[in-house]
Amino acid sequence: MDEKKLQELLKLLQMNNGDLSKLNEQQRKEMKDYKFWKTQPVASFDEDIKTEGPIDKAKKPEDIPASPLPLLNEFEWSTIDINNQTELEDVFLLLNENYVEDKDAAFRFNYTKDFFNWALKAPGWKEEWHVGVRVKKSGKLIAFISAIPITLKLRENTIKSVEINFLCIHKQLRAKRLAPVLIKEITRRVNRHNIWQALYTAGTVLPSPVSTCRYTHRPLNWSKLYDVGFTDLPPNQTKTDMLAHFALPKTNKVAGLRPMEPKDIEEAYKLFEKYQSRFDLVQLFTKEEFSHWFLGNVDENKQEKDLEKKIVFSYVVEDSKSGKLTDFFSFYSLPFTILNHPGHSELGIGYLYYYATDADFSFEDRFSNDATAALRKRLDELIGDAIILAKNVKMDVFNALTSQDNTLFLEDLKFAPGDGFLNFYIFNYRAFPITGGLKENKAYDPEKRSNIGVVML
Ligand SMILES: CCCCCCCCCCCCCC(=O)SCCNC(=O)CCNC(=O)[C@H](O)C(C)(C)COP(=O)(O)OP(=O)(O)OC[C@H]1O[C@@H](n2cnc3c(N)ncnc32)[C@H](O)[C@@H]1OP(=O)(O)O
Repeated sequence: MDEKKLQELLKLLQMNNGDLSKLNEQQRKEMKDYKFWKTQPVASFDEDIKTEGPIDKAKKPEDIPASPLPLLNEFEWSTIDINNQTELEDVFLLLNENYVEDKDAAFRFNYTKDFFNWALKAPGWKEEWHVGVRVKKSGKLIAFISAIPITLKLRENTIKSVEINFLCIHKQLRAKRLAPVLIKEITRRVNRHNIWQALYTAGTVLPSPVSTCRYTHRPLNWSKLYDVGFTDLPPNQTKTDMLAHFALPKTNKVAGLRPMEPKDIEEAYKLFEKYQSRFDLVQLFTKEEFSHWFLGNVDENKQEKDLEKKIVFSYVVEDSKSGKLTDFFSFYSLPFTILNHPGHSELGIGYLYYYATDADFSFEDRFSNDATAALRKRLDELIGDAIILAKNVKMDVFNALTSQDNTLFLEDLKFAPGDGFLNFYIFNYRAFPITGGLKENKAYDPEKRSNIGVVML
C-alpha cells in the first residue's frame, strides 16, 4: 500500500472510530456484562486494533468435537431438512410468530417458503447448517439458527466464511441463555468444515460492530402506511400534502431498462464485480451464486409469473446503440404481517439489494466532485426507477440502508431515516472500522458514503 493510501486509510479509520463508539454508546453494556460474548473470539469495544486478522489461534477441524453440545433434558437438536415441506413449515411458523417485531408489536415479518428457498439454499448450502431445537415430547420447533457459505473480501483479504442469519428463539423461552448454546453449536458445525469466520448483522449492540448503518424508508403508498400506523402525519402537513410529496410516476424513466435474464449473467456479473471492488467489505460471488441471488432459486421454466409473489427483482439497463449493459439493480420482497388491523393484513415491503453502474468508472478519483455528481445523477435515475417498479408490484414502502453508495440518493429520492440501526459483525476477526454512511450525529454522510458493500437479508 503506498504512503498516500495508507495516510488516507488511517485518517478515515480515526474518524470512524469516533462514529462507531458514539453511535452505539447508549445501547451497549459494559464488556464484563456480556457474559457470553466476552468468552468468544470477538474484539471488545474501544479495542486498539493494530492489525486486521483472525483472533483465535489457528485450529484444525479434527480439534473440534464431532458431536453436538449438550442441551437441557426436555429439548433436542433437530437438523432441519428444508426440502421437506413439513419441516420448512415448522421454520417459517417459528419465525413468523417469533422473529423481529416492532416495538408496539403491530407488525412482524411474513417469511414464506419461497423466501427460505432463496435465502437458505444458496450454492454450497448444507443441511446440517440449518439448526433447530425441538421440545422432545411434542416435537415443537422452538429455536433456529442458520449458516450459508460465503467468501468475504475485507480490504485486501479474502476470507472463507459463513453468513449467520435467522437466529430465533420462541418468545416463551427467551432469556434462558439458549442463544449462546445455538451460537456455539452452529460455530462447531461450521468449524468442522474448516471455516473459522462468520459475518452477521443485528440491531442489538454486541462486541463489537465493524460498522453501523441506518435503516431508511421511502413511502410508496403513504395513505396505507398512515392507516396502519407505520407513518405519522408530520405537524403542519395535511394528508394531501403528504400524498403529493410522495407521488410517483407510473412508468420508468431510464431508457433500455428491462428485467435481468439468464443471458445477462455473464455481463452483469462483470459490471457488478467491478463496481463492488470499491467497497472495503464485500461478498465475492461466484457466477453460480450471482445467478442464484439475482435470478432467484427457480429454474427458467418456473420463473414466478405472478409479480406480486416474486421474491427478488433484478433489472439491467442495455445501451441501445452498443447493446452493452451499463447498469443493474435489484430489490427483494419481504412483507410484514399487520397484526390486529381491521382493514389491512399485509404490508408490502421492498428492500434495496445490490446494484452496479458504470457512471463513475471513467473518473480517476470516485470521490471527486465530478465523479460524485455523475454517480449521484445516475443512482437517482436508477433507484428512482426501482421505486416505481416496487410500487407497481404493490409494495407499500421501500427500505434501504445507508450502506454502499446509498447516501448519494437517499435524500433526493425521499427516503426518511428510520429508528433502526444495523450493526455488522465479523466473528473471530479483528477489523478496522468501516464507514456506514453516517455522520456522528447519525445523519446521512454523502461525502464519505459507506464502505459496506454487503447486503444481508
Ligand atoms: C465460524 C462460525 C461462527 C458462527 C457464529 C457467529 C456468531 C453468530 C451470532 C448470531 C448472529 C445472529 C444474527 C441474527 O439472526 S440477528 C436476528 C436475531 N433474532 C431476533 O432478533 C429475533 C427475535 N429475538 C429472539 O429470537 C431472541 O431474543 C434471540 C434469539 C435474539 C436472543 O435470545 P434471548 O433473548 O432468549 O437471549 P438468551 O438468554 O438466550 O441469550 C442471551 C445472550 O445472547 C446475546 N444476544 C441477544 N441477541 C443476540 C443476537 N441477535 N445475536 C447474537 N447474540 C445475541 C445477548 O447479548 C446475551 O449474551 P451476553 O450479553 O450475555 O454476552
